[in-house]
Amino acid sequence: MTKKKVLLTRIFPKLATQLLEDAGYEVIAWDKEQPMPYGQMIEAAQSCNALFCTLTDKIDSTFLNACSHLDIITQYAVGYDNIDVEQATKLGIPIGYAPNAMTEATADIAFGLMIATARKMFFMNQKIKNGKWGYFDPVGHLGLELKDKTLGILGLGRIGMAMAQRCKGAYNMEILYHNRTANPNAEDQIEAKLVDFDTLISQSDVISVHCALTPSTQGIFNKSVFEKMKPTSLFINTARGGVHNEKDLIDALNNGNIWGAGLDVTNPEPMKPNNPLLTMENVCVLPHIGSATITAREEMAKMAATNIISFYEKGEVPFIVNPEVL
Ligand SMILES: NC(=O)C1=CN([C@@H]2O[C@H](COP(=O)(O)OP(=O)(O)OC[C@H]3O[C@@H](n4cnc5c(N)ncnc54)[C@H](OP(=O)(O)O)[C@@H]3O)[C@@H](O)[C@H]2O)C=CC1
Ligand SMILES: O=CC(=O)O
Repeated sequence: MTKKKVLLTRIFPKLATQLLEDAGYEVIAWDKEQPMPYGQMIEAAQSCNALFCTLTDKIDSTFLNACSHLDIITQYAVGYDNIDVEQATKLGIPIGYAPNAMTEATADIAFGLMIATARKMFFMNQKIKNGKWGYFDPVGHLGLELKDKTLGILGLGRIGMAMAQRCKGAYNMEILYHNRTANPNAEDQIEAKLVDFDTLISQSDVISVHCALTPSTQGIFNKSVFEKMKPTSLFINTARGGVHNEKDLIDALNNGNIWGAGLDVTNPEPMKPNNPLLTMENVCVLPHIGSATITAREEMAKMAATNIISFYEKGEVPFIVNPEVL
């Protein structure tokens, strides 16, 4: 019997290839550090049965129509805003993903960025590297304290909850959140309060973004929103760069509408090295490393590979975005 072929679009953890090969699949893997070019991805997918991809791959309707023969697509990530799920569903292609594998890892980055921004850590480190560490300054380098402050979460799901738990436990923060549906578990466990979006942005000392990027969250943090935030507030985004408008964020920081920003995600990615955010005192930027721990990446590989194996062996996709296709 001929082996089913799986196209891997990036260099993924070896565990993914190992699991697939052990289960009898042939793996066709892109072996360069940069993402596989779109045209080459379509071409290579023609001779494959399944696709193992990630957030840097544009799986839009053109791709899907050109690759409608694919039996399954599995995403090595929890966010899947790079995939046109509606079109995949129309074509009957199941979309697997990897929820929860990186919840703790990403919450650590959000929590770390919050503290780093409050204390200008990245900028201060850069000062040392630039030979600008003068004497101990009795009145300079002042940051903010976080104890007893109010945390506002946009998107209190898996990662938002893990961030809220850290902030509650470490700093006794009051937790406000805005979701489309209530999260009773968070209300019980950490006394989180569901509020409308305007209350969230105007009453929080720290806003942390943890919702998916969708048409309704695209650019939601814009000029008028930053203007309603506290001048002493921090804006933390570890979700997707498209949720904030970068020019409006820069203006808000320059105008003093908000105090600082910590970003693990930008728009576009990668951020250009001459981006003004990189030289601002109260800004900390990381290159989308939320899920970058050994544990999280191995688990993501395992979940994404299991989606394919389980689909062919049992007709089930354990972690699926569009279950209606099965
Ligand atoms: N920086 C990184 O490396 C990583 C980034 N991410 C990003 O984090 C996101 C969240 O992941 P995860 O916590 O696992 O996802 P979840 O689905 O568990 O949580 C997302 C939450 O957002 C809420 N939400 C969705 N749409 C809206 C909206 N329009 N307004 C308000 N709330 C909304 C949802 O609640 P409701 O449906 O009730 O509105 C839900 O509670 C991912 O989609 C991904 O983009 C994830 C992993 C790593
Ligand atoms: O950004 C990472 C993800 O898993 O989504």
